[in-house]
Amino acid sequence: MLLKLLILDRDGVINYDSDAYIKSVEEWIPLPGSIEAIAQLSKAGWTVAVATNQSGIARGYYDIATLEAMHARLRELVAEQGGEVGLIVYCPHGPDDGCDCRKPKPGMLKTIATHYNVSLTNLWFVGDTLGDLEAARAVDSQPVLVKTGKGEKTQSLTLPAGTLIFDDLAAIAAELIHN
Ligand SMILES: O=P(O)(O)OC[C@@H](O)[C@H]1O[C@@H](OP(=O)(O)O)[C@@H](O)[C@@H](O)[C@@H]1O
Ligand SMILES: [Mg+2]
Ligand SMILES: [Zn+2]
Repeated sequence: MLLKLLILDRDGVINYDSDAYIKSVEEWIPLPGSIEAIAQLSKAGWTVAVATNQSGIARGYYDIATLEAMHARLRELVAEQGGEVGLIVYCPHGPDDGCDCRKPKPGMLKTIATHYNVSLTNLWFVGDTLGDLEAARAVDSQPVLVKTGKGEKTQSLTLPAGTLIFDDLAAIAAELIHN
């Protein structure tokens, strides 16, 4: 049976984003309906993974322990709704570190797809920035833009061919669960 895998960007898709970075668990606040959407997808048989740039680590704004605490909180909230979160992969590097994992590079998408032994082709990756969409396009995955976070601004840019656009994660869950 083919695994139903969905990969999500974090900031601006699952939780509110900030130009000042999300630097603590207290600043990590789920967007309306996002926890419920992940739980519903999970309960409908989807594996929901996360691929997130976290240059705030390289910049010294917060540490790995704080980042892991945010992700523990995400897992706890989804579990309270009867769902679960799959693999969470993050890039802790800065823009000038030349790593292979920072979006728009597709390294994190490759890591997740390999972990679950799923093809990257047409695999939905949901993000709010152009870098997210370019990472998807780079490995022939399906770029999906949400209008939350930086998504409204991103929508005014030239998007990769075939980008799908949804209002928010709840709309994506409704689409995937009911179609
Ligand atoms: O959206 P994801 O990938 O989950 O995470 C984005 C964050 O790591 C931060 O990424 C930064 O970009 P730079 O890393 O400074 O270019 C800025 O856009 C921040 O506003 C944002 O909070
Ligand atoms: Mg984002
Ligand atoms: Zn990296």
